[in-house]
Amino acid sequence: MTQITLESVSKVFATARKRTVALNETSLTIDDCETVCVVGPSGCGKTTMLNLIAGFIQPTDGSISLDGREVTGPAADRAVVFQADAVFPWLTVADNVAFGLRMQRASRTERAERVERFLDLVGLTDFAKAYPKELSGGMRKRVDLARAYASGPEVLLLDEPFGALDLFTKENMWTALARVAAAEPKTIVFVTHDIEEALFLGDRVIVMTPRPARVHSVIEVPFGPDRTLDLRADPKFQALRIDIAHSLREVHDGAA
Ligand SMILES: Nc1ncnc2c1ncn2[C@@H]1O[C@H](COP(=O)(O)OP(=O)(O)OP(=O)(O)O)[C@@H](O)[C@H]1O
Repeated sequence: MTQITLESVSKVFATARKRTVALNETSLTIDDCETVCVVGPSGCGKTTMLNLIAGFIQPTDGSISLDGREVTGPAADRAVVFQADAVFPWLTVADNVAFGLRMQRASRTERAERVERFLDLVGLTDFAKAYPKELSGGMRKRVDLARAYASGPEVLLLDEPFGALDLFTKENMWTALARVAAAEPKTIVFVTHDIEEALFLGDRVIVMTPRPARVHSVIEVPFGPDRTLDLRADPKFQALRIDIAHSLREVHDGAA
């Protein structure tokens, strides 16, 4: 149960040859158990923002806090899912999902319970003993998701997790994530290039400006928690999709 606060956060990457301002005085509050989807032009600083919240890198200026506790590095209260699979090929599906729990020295019973629960939620119960090489790309993504949830973080950070999947598999992942998120609410920050994905999964969609990124606009998504893929045919969904596409076009053209 965690609120994320970014207060005037800037990030500058400086090398001997180049200085890149990736994030510029960005302020944002993400409420407890809210899903915020972040869209913006390529290279604007979305991953940088996620890495800052994860604690993988430190802000140059400003601060990031979780319920008032300043983020100073990575910790078990935040789990990250990337586009690339992070499954360990030498572990079974069940052992992959149990990995974080094992690191936390959870008891055998707790591990078994949580692995069973999350494999069920992502629809992989029958594959508990399989190895990753026996799975499709979408199934490996389900393992990533189950593992992230099973370790019990307060915050889930997802960086284009479904970006490499085909449309059909991606849509299945949306419903899988929505199912897990409903069963175990978390504060979620989801970076994507896909406007429909952002609208289907988000409570709010944040449109970032081109680099250096700032918040350009915030779109409240007016749909309830029980979303089905049919929602995409809803005129309100389509109107919002067009609004966000316009905002992205605007920021893109503004930068050109
Ligand atoms: N470690 C680093 N060192 C130097 N520059 C970096 C580093 N990480 C990111 N950058 C630069 O910061 C800027 C923002 O990168 P970032 O990956 O956050 O963008 P993004 O919005 O996630 O891009 P995309 O949508 O294409 O994934 C880019 O210009 C990138 O080259």
